[in-house]
Amino acid sequence: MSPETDLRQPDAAAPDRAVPVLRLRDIEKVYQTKTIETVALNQVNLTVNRGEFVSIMGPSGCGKSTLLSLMGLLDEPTGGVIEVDGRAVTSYSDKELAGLRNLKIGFVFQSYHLINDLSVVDNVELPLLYRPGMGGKERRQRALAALDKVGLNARTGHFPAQLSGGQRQRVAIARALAGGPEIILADEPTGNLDSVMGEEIIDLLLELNREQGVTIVMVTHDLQQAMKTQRVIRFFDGSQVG
Ligand SMILES: Nc1ncnc2c1ncn2[C@@H]1O[C@H](COP(=O)(O)OP(=O)(O)OP(=O)(O)O)[C@@H](O)[C@H]1O
Repeated sequence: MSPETDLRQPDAAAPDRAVPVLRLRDIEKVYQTKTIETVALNQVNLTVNRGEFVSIMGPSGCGKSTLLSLMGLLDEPTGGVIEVDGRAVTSYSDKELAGLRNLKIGFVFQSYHLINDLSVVDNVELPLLYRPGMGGKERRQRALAALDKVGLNARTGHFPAQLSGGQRQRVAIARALAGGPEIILADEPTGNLDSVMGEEIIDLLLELNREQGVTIVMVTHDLQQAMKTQRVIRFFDGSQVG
């Protein structure tokens, strides 16, 4: 593989497991509506180190998706501090948060979130449109390299509707990978898939973690899947219980 198509971070080949990439300190998230206040997360302290593959488990409503959206800088906590690469992001503007997110974090969702009117390769290129200074040629090269990594180089011109669920999730993973993220946040990535396709997706994530050094945080309801990862963090009622 040529250096131009190598999507890894420069130091991803030798991940140092003691280096925190994401740290949540005393995190609290309260959702306030007119009539009801919901404490979704309460005093959460959690560190994810570079190169780790961590699973988040817990019953419905315990705060897993809220946690992932805070880790992904998609939402702000009502209390506490989030650090990315040792730097608190508390004072960052929305624009700075968006820039950091685009550079460092790839997202994979249960329902893929692909755009049906765009081809596979155009879907994968999409987040790269927001990369300052990245030209069309590099975007295409990165998208094709990411699709190659997930085993979809024969499907680049297809549209999402022409793919199986497992293939759509592979496209979503390629889209998350194309920007060379340090972290992939996956919210129930196999939730819409049968067990065979689900296992293929987990194996792909495990391979990306092992061979590319991508740090992964995955929400899952599946204990067997979670047990394949390096660490399982359990939540109950907004707090970490193990
Ligand atoms: N935008 C919101 N406004 C108000 N309450 C919310 C909002 N989002 C989540 N909540 C509440 O916060 C709590 C945690 O929700 P969250 O979606 O994080 O749980 P979860 O563990 O991901 O659940 P599931 O496994 O069912 O997806 C729930 O009580 C939920 O109702």
